[in-house]
Amino acid sequence: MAKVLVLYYSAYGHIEKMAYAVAEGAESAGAEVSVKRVPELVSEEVAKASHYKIDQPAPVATVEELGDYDAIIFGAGTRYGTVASQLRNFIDQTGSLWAKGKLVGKVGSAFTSSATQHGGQESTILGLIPTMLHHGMVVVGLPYAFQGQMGIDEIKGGSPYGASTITGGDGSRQPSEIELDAARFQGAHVARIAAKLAD
Ligand SMILES: Cc1cc2nc3c(=O)[nH]c(=O)nc-3n(C[C@H](O)[C@H](O)[C@H](O)COP(=O)(O)O)c2cc1C
Repeated sequence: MAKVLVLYYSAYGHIEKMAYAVAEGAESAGAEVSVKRVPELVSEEVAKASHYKIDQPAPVATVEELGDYDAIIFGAGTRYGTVASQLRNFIDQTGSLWAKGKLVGKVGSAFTSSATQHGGQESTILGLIPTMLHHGMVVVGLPYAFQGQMGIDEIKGGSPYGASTITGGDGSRQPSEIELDAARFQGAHVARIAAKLAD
């Protein structure tokens, strides 16, 4: 049974919702799944003033534990076309794992969200791929086998690089059913590949 970590940062709860859908998918494929988040970097005062979703039950991960999983699925929203600094900051503390090759051969994957449809979803996920490769991870995306990313009948996130959701400029749009399906598919896909690699 593959051990999968869904590691996320979410200021407003969209990525949090997507993270649990990713976890559901991984569990459905037989993985043992943990959902954890990275520490917040802004002060409580700023978080409250910015209406962050402060009540998030997922425990905060430690850098050291990353080596304990067969797969890590990273999730964070777009910030000016790239990944939120809270996740980046956490990843930037993984030097000791890199030095020991602790993540070599493990599966890496990513999902994201942005306010606007073309506001940087692809660039955010693609920006995480070099990091996964530096760690020797086997990068897995969201293949077109997930047919939900085809078609132009509705506005939706999701690309071959990973699942995503569009929040709208004021953050009022929640992940749609098709976006949650994409997240579940990605979780299951990662879990299956991780199980094969862990054999
Ligand atoms: C400082 C900042 C920069 C942002 N930059 C972008 C951006 O470049 N493109 C975009 O579409 N949305 C941008 N957003 C919106 C976030 O991507 C959006 O709030 C986030 O994906 C919501 O996910 P969450 O609810 O999990 O925090 C930005 C938000 C903030 C606070």
